This record gives sequence, C-alpha cells and structure tokens, in this order.
Amino acid sequence: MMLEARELAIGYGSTEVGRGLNLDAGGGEILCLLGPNGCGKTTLFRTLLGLLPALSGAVLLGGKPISAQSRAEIARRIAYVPQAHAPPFPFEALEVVLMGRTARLGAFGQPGRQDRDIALTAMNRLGIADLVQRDYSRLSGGQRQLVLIARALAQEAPLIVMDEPTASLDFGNQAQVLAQITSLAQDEAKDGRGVILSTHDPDQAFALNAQVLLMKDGTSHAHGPAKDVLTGANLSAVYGIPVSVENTTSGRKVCLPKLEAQSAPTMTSDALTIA
Ligand SMILES: Nc1ncnc2c1ncn2[C@@H]1O[C@H](COP(=O)(O)OP(=O)(O)OP(=O)(O)O)[C@@H](O)[C@H]1O
Repeated sequence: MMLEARELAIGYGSTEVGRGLNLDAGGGEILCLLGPNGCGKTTLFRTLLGLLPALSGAVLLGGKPISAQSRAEIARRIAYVPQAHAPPFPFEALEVVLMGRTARLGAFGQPGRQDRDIALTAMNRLGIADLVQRDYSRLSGGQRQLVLIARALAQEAPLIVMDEPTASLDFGNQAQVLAQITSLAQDEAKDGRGVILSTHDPDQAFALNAQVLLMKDGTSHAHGPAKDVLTGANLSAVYGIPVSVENTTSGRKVCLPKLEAQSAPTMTSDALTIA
C-alpha cells in the first residue's frame, strides 16, 4: 500500500480531534472521506500529508513513517490539490502547473523543456490547454481547480490527495472533475494512481465507485465500499437527518435527504388566527 494510517489519533497539540483512524490508499483506488462539518477531514488530510504530527499511531508512506521523510520525498509520492483560492499575485496558469515539477528538480534546478512539456500535457489532458497563458488569479473557481489538478498531474506522484475538489464547481464542471478522477485512478500506467478526496456529496462516492471512510466526531463510523457504507441508516446516524438511498433506473444509487421539517409543527392553527 502506498499510504497507510494505523490507529491514528489526530489533532492540534493537546487538543485531540480524532482517534482510532485506519485507512489504506494505493494505485487504482479512490477513497472518499465523508462526514459532517468539523468532523476532522481536513485535520486528517494534514496528518496524512505529514503537515501535522500524529498524536498517536502512525502514517506510513511507501512503508516508511512519514514523519521520517523530507518534504521533497513526500512530494514525489503524494500530490496535494488544495481548494482553489485566488492568489494575491498574478501568475500564468502554466507557471502554476510548472510548480508541480519543483519536487522533481534539484535544489537550484530551473524547470526545463521536458518539465514544460509535462505541464502542457497535463493541461491538455484536463481540457484546459486554452488557459496556458491566462492569469491564474483571474480565472473562475472551476478553471482554477482544473489548473491545480493539472499541477498535481505534472508532479507525477502515484497518489493524489484532493480537498473537496468539486466545492466551487458548477454542475457541468463537477461532472468533468469526477470523470477525470475516475480516469486518473484507471490511468494508462498499469495500476493507475491512488486518489483520496473529501467531499460533502455522498452521491459522488457512488459515482466514483469509491471506498468510503464515513467519519463522525473524529472517528470512523463505517469504512468500506460505497454500497456497503452509504446506507440510509449510516447516513442518518452521521448527519442527523433522515436519509434514504434509492436506485435510479440506470442502476446508480443516490442519497435523498428527507426535506420535511422534522419536529411537530410549532405553529398551530391558533397562531394563525388574528386576535
Ligand atoms: N488549528 C487548529 N487548532 C485547534 N483546533 C482546530 C484547528 N483547526 C481545526 N480545529 C478543530 O478541529 C476540528 C475538526 O476540524 P476540521 O477542519 O478537520 O473539520 P472538517 O471535517 O474538515 O470540516 P469541514 O467539513 O467544515 O471543512 C474542529 O472542531 C475544528 O474547530
């Protein structure tokens, strides 16, 4: 396995945010982290990337503790796609993608012709060749997200970690990014790339045919294939609302929250009577 977490406790200094977390991520697999706001997804990501020390347990990258590896070693194995925020300075989109090559260059290396070709190939693959010379700070949120995914591709790491990759995308771009994630996992290289992503949309885990780690209060509520983990009972327990999981005629599963007000109506007909 490329990345393993064993009995991981996560948090900040003496503040524990999560515990007892176990996961594996490897080539050709997609792992979705799902759970309510504040359940610890970002904290888990930061720990998996070696940016935050584990409070206990271990993160192993390529079989070795991540805490014993340099940033450059980690970057050769994991590419991180953060949420796309506008940067304060103008950059050409191609320059942003070229930053993915940094981990592959020596200490004072400048990107060369080959790095440029790899960056352009990554942009082509994501259908954003037309953005090469555009100012990244003036792109739309969705275009920026695609540039950051191209940067991760250019990094040529076997594992890609994405923090809510569809958060700022419109309906069409969400579908496009999900299709790209599927294709990355089935990559032309024999065993494909591993992808770990967080999302707030359980339907995406079905669409990606992913493994799911469903988190609640910093712990694993359920872990396994989407069809086993994303049941109405599990989703209702974790999100605190009634949810049903239904099959569409095309054979896909979708999660439907019940939208009626839950408690008995507080406004009686008396309240509507004008005194
Ligand atoms: N730097 C920090 N120091 C202390 N506590 C923090 C810090 N950052 C986040 N937390 C706390 O850790 C908990 C988990 O937060 P985290 O950002 O990991 O959740 P999340 O699942 O990513 O949430 P969301 O879905 O809203 O992005 C929260 O209670 C949060 O307040």
